[in-house]
Amino acid sequence: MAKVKPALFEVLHDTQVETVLMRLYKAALRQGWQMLWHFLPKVFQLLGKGIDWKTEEESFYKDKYIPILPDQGTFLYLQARAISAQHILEFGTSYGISTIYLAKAAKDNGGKVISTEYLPHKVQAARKHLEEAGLSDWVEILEGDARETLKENTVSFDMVLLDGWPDMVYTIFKLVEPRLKKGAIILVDDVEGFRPSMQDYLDYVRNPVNGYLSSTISLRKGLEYTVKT
Ligand SMILES: C[S@@+](CC[C@H](N)C(=O)[O-])C[C@H]1O[C@@H](n2cnc3c(N)ncnc32)[C@H](O)[C@@H]1O
Repeated sequence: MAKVKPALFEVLHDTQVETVLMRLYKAALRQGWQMLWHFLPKVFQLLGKGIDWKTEEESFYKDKYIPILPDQGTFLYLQARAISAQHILEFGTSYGISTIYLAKAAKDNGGKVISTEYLPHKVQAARKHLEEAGLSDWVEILEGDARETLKENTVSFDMVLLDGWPDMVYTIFKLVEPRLKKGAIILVDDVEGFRPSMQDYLDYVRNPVNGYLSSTISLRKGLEYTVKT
């Protein structure tokens, strides 16, 4: 993302939300050099078979935004509006950027988002950002490890964004699978960048006997788009 421009958020038609997104993306952009240095030695892996998450140091990411970018956010928002999603689940809130797009769609659809994050300082910041965007009423952030917090939740979902650590995508998916509505859309970011860690998930959703249709959309480093049939 070279520059943060208001035109990136035009589809949302909400200046309060746009102002917060602008500020958060600018803050994320300031981490660009650290991200670049981190990934530079892995550039061939990233462009080739992808990085195995096991080789990543989680501590590096504790203060990183690592957000979906505005074109992806726009896609999420439009998608949620297209299916009039009422119940949206997100794995991986971070500082709340993707959550803001989903919450705006939930507000416009008359629905609700459940998001999950285990780092308390990120939960606190995301709640503040959602409040500033005027979207708190449409989001509940479950604080703690999603592998635990989602066990207690009984909502059935129309749309799911799996954007937590790549090696947990399949585990979280299997946890919520019984609660996916027919026609539910499941989106997973970065499937090309972290393919070795998500191969289990991809193998499962791409096997039609399991009841899904799935394909990678070339949006950034691959967005896996899955529909429950
Ligand atoms: C890639 S970031 C999410 C970015 C966010 N969706 C956005 O676009 O702004 C992944 C986040 O998932 C969180 N996470 C990873 N594993 C988790 C788990 N088991 N339970 C809850 N949160 C988790 C991390 O702390 C991190 O903040």
